[in-house]
Amino acid sequence: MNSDEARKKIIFALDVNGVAEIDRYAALLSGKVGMFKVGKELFTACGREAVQTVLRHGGEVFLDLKYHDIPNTVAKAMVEASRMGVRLANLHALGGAEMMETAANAVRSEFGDDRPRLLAVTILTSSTAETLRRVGIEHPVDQMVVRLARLAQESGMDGVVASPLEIGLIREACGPDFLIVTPGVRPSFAAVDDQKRIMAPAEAVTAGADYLVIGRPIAKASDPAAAADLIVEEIAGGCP
Ligand SMILES: O=c1ccn([C@@H]2O[C@H](COP(=O)(O)O)[C@@H](O)[C@H]2O)c(=O)[nH]1
Repeated sequence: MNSDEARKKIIFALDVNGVAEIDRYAALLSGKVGMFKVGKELFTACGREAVQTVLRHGGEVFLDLKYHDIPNTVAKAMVEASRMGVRLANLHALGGAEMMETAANAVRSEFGDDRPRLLAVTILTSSTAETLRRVGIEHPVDQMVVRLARLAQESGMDGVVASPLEIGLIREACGPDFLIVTPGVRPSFAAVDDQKRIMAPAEAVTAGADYLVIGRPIAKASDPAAAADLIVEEIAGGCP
């Protein structure tokens, strides 16, 4: 894989709380990563301005708000997310088939093909079998992920957010065109932090990830731009 293909796979998690920080990372990382993720911290702090700021810098946005509510509420939130011009947006697959179908239909009927790709979060990369057991889910994590990925696909979602550990099983169940976006990615030089189900970047891409979400390994590095370059090299050098 060449460096440009590797770079486009990286989504930088903009886990910050102000527009000045967006400006700083956009200046450091534009041309070094493929997309910027606006998540709960940044959106709660800055709202739509966060998305508009990334777009103004020429970046593309993954709006990671992981909606989980009654079908009507999620559908309306997804339509508003789509109106902001983001490339990817998501909800929680655990919200169920009716919630996902209602949201997917609402976005498709309002925006047609000119819409964000819709992703369903399966099981968070910070969760383990014990996490599931304590909320009453006795199935193994990988079985739950595949079950939720299938349900998401049947409900009209374009792809899932999942740990890289389950990429193979999801590909087998959902086919080559279903998007797989994987957080829980840790290059050799980075700390694991609170992530539990992790993999190295090149391994995740080789396993079939379409995009890798990477935050702290880049943000916490003394030189974030150099860290992004190292990850690109790791992917380009390690993937056929
Ligand atoms: O299962 C999930 C879903 C979303 N995330 C988000 O991805 C980034 C990961 O950041 P790191 O600093 O690279 O750990 C973060 O914004 C999460 O909210 C996830 O980690 N796992």
